[in-house]
Amino acid sequence: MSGTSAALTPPADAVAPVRHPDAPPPGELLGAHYEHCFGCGGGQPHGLHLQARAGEGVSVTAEFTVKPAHQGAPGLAHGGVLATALDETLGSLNWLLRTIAVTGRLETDFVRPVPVDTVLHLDARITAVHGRKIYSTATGRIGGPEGPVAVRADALFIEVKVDHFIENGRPAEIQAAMADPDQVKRARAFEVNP
Ligand SMILES: CCCCCCCCCCCC(=O)SCCNC(=O)CCNC(=O)[C@H](O)C(C)(C)COP(=O)(O)OP(=O)(O)OC[C@H]1O[C@@H](n2cnc3c(N)ncnc32)[C@H](O)[C@@H]1OP(=O)(O)O
Repeated sequence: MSGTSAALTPPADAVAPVRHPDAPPPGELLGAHYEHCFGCGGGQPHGLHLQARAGEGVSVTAEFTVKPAHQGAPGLAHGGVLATALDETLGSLNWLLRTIAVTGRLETDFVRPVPVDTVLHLDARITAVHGRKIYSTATGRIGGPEGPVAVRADALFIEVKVDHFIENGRPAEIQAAMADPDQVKRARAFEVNP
């Protein structure tokens, strides 16, 4: 049983996504957007350590190895962890548009159980853009990049300004992030390429 709600169906006047001219070329790793991100940051010991790689068009791929710390049922990945892997992979797509966006809605189908030590092969793409709304879709396959689908998701990301994080984040982390030259570089890149 699966389906996509009306909120995740792009309206008739939505447009195709346009890859930013400065987007990383296909095959290049995007890198973590934040060192302490649970999805992609290297500074989170139990994080997912997802490394998204630019694909053709406005698409990315990523691999996530399910670790014992990610269990829900004995020996199986927790569904929320799998949803996080999908969310993070989908979120990384916005870097190809050079748009800052946050997840507004994420709908996930869990199709097959995913055992510990399994590599989940993630593949995501933006399907349409309508104003601040970015529509995207992703699959996670097991047994190889062409293996059976274990999870899939459709999402709606909403474009925000850098102020979204500055106004809502905890001051200690905001100040540390702003002091990090890499983070500042990325924020500036967004600001000069709105
Ligand atoms: C420096 C680098 C950092 C880079 C940082 C990258 C981080 C990536 C991390 C992975 C991704 C995440 O987990 S992000 C974290 C999880 N997400 C969040 O925390 C978001 C929390 N929610 C919010 O802050 C807010 O609700 C927003 C920003 C999403 C929307 O608020 P808003 O800006 O006031 O906009 P609003 O008018 O409400 O909505 C705009 C349009 O979107 C539609 N819309 C809004 N939400 C929904 C929804 N859930 N389902 C359907 N439609 C929705 C509205 O109907 C409207 O359509 P119309 O009337 O225009 O037609």
